[in-house]
Amino acid sequence: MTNIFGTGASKIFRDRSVLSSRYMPEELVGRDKEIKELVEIIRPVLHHGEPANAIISGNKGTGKTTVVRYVLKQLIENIEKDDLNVVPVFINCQKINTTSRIIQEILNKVSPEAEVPKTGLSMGRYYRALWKALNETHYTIIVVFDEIELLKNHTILYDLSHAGENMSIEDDIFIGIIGIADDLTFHGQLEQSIVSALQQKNLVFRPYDSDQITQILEKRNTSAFAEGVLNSEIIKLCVELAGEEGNASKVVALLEKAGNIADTLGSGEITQEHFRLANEEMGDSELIRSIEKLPFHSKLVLLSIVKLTNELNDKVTTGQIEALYRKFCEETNTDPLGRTSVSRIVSEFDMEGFISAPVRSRGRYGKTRLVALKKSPHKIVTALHSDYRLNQL
Ligand SMILES: Nc1ncnc2c1ncn2[C@@H]1O[C@H](COP(=O)(O)OP(=O)(O)OP(=O)(O)O)[C@@H](O)[C@H]1O
Repeated sequence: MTNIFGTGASKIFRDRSVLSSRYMPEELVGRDKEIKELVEIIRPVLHHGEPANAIISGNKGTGKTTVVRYVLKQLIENIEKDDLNVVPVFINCQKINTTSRIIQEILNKVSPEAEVPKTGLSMGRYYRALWKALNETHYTIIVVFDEIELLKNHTILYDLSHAGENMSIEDDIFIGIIGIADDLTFHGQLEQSIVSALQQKNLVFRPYDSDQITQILEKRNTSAFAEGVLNSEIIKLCVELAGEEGNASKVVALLEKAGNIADTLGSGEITQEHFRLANEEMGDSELIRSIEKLPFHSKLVLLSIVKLTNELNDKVTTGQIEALYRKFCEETNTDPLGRTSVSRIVSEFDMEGFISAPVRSRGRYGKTRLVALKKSPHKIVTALHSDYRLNQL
């Protein structure tokens, strides 16, 4: 009987793990300066000193997490070689974002045998357990908060950075804090007391330019794909299709998708057509994800735009949109938002690229937007109908 996976051999892939988001490249493209800055922040711990704190911010896919992991990996080599009393702790705030869970995570690394109940203790007791473990082990810790904007309560940043001053931990034990944020304004949103406690260095990662994106892809090419599968011309196309925002994750994901399509079709190489298909698939799933995440009122406004442009086969005005939106609110027993909020939602859709909505003057009748859809109405409606509340409309 033939095996349902086929022969298992691929004409396309040599090593798919190279395209996974967890893959750590041996060399990082275009981030020498940022790596150096981060090394300087951490370096004091090599000689029993106090590390600085840092907030790293930058758009998605600019290598923030990768750079931090890269530097920590090398730090761990030093810790092992020189038997240093230093422990890095990496916390993904998407998964762990409450103070008690964060303290437990640090405790797990510092003193795995300490038995601390997962729930039921007061915050003070969680903290005391942590200070005790640090005083006993004499570990200096470097706590990385990835996606720090998802942290439920910022006071942990204050408490960790003040532990030495309020004498909870001995004066030769240090706690370094590194926050990673997609939101470029995150450090500006921290309360003044926390900024004063952290005295952090703010590092901003710029988007990659198209040469850097090309280099990132070329380095993956040789290890991920069999020889001759992907040529430089096609890499150029990948950069043109997805490289504009300087987001390395997006281009690596597109490369993997195109490879999958070529593999499934039994092709011996990745072609322009495979990239076109991969790009279409990626665009669709991004669009669907962002529509599904919209607040309910925004969904109603978007549905109004789609229905009107479809019925009238023309551009529609904000007034027409608002009238249909109000009707939908009535049908779903929802209190409608006011005119200004509806206009704000329409202009957000314009910024997101769902619609084009230039403002037009109507003389003495004021101004309106002339709204046209920029995405397939069919795909938008399908995404909207995944919300059962809109099914009846
Ligand atoms: N300088 C680089 N050289 C090689 N690969 C890189 C580089 N920067 C990023 N990458 C790759 O791009 C992908 C995204 O990187 P990373 O997750 O570090 O970005 P990020 O800025 O933390 O983004 P996000 O905010 O979405 O987590 C990873 O697959 C990573 O390996």
